[in-house]
Amino acid sequence: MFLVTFKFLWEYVSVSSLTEILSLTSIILASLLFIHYLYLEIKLLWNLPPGPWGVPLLGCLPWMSHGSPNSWFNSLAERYGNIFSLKLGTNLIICVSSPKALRELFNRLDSTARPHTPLNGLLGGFGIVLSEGELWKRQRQFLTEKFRLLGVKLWKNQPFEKYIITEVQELLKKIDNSKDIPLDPMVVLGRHVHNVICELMMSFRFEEGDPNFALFNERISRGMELYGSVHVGEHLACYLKLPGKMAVIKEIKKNLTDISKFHEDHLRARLEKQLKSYRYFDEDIFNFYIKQLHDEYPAEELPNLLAKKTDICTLEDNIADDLQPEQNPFTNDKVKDLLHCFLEQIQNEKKDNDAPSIFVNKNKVKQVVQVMNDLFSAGMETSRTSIVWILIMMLREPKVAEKVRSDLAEVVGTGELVTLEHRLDLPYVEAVIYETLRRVSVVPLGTTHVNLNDWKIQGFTIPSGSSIIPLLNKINMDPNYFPDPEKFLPERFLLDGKLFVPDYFMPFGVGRRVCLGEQLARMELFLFFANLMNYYEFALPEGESMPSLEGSFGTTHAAHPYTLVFRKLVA
Ligand code: HEM
Repeated sequence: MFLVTFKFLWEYVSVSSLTEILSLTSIILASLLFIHYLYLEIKLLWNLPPGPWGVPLLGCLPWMSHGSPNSWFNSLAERYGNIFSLKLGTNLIICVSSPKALRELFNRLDSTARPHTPLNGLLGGFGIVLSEGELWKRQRQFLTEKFRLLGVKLWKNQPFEKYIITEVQELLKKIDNSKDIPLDPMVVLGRHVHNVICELMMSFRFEEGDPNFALFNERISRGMELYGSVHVGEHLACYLKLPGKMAVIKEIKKNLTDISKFHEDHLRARLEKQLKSYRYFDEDIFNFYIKQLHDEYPAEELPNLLAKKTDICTLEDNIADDLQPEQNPFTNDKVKDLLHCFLEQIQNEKKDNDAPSIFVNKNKVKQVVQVMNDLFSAGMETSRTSIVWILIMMLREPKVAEKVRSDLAEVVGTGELVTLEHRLDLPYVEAVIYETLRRVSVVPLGTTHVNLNDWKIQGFTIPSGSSIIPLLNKINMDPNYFPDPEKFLPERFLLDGKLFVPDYFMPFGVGRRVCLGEQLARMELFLFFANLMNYYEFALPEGESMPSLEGSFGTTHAAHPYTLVFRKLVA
């Protein structure tokens, strides 16, 4: 057919009319393609959840508020409903404030990707919070299992409880020594909440006055500040190329390296301690791992090292024959902390080559260090901020505080240590914790998920690759779920005298990527809060005004700084 047409054109049509036909055909083809494109776009728009229009390339960025988009998203949800869409830069954003829809979507395995934004890219896909696919799946399984093994459970007499209790007792001592001097809860709590995660990860705690702690803390807060100042770049890559912003990115990278260095030093010390028990401690190989972290190792050195031994695991071959099993750190089954679990895992994988690796061909040291970074960033600020908010609630709601103290007096005895053994007999205390998490929404926008396939929900299409933001704060303040949402009513979380958590309440997220540290956070909140209430009365210093419930919105919703004067209940 094509040949016949061509022969006809060749024989009967002159050259000039041939050119005309060709240009006509290309115009028709281009128009058809354009119409097809428009049709697809319109179809997409028709099936997309409703939402505001944006301008080309920038989308709705020009209308986005400068601080956190939280209240802006909430007002859009009022207008467009509990699933709406908008463009930010070139990213398609879907905001969901229907608990039922969120549960349905986030339970799907194809909901577990994360946005590939320039800032997320700085972490190279390592760790747990921003990793994806097979690496995330295996790390998540591994960490969930090890959290349990280490006794991070809400029941009584679990091994990990004692570490939190140690920090609670240290905190109480510090408050006792403060002698009526007003204390900023955010500051006094800092080292103790931090130490809980340090113990879990590497059996380590910072002592009072340790300059490294101040430095480390400073780096974390600076990191958050820096991220906040360039967050528009998440949606508009060229924004980060602006001269001022490039300097910020450079500082973010330096900051990340400093934080990693802190963990890497611990990894190094632990490795050194463990490997020193081997007869042939190989300094080169050890240094290779450490240098590799910063891509400092000259590539040409690699083959030499590979020819030697490039994996710490292979050092097992060097174990002295006369080493007793209990001296071998990798076969010693007394599990101490996550670092121990990781090193043991690396060793086991080496022994069994066929078993699938939890590291999925990723650099093991980078992965372990990033998991440590992630657990700090995900677990420290959230827990500390929550406790700070609960104390504010106790100032604002004296009747609730009174009931908490009388329950504690009855179940535990005023001035006695509260432990997890008492938890089930103190449902009102836990209800107060939940009501605070609801009223202030510590993580107001959860964490963004990305869908790997097209989804249909409520008759809408959510195209694959969309960034899905759970509007947890909107749900928490929705009167359909929580009547009189402005009021602080712990009773919402009680049913027949027991703690009751409705399935539309999701302060720790929902679905496959639900908070990994939920149990740990609940242990911490209960033990810190209940003990502070059972040992002290506290009040604002004279003349200070009541802290507002409108804090500052970043990844977390943090209270503005305030101070408290503590008075011991039992002398
Ligand atoms: C009151 C305290 C806390 C709150 C309100 C909170 C809340 C959340 C939320 C909303 C998410 C996002 C879930 C999602 O992606 O859908 C999350 C994820 C996460 N949280 Fe928490 N969290 C708290 C404490 C902790 C603690 C103490 C740890 C660990 C030590 C922790 C570790 C994590 C991790 C690792 C993730 C990412 C999980 C993944 O991507 O698979 N969190 N958390």
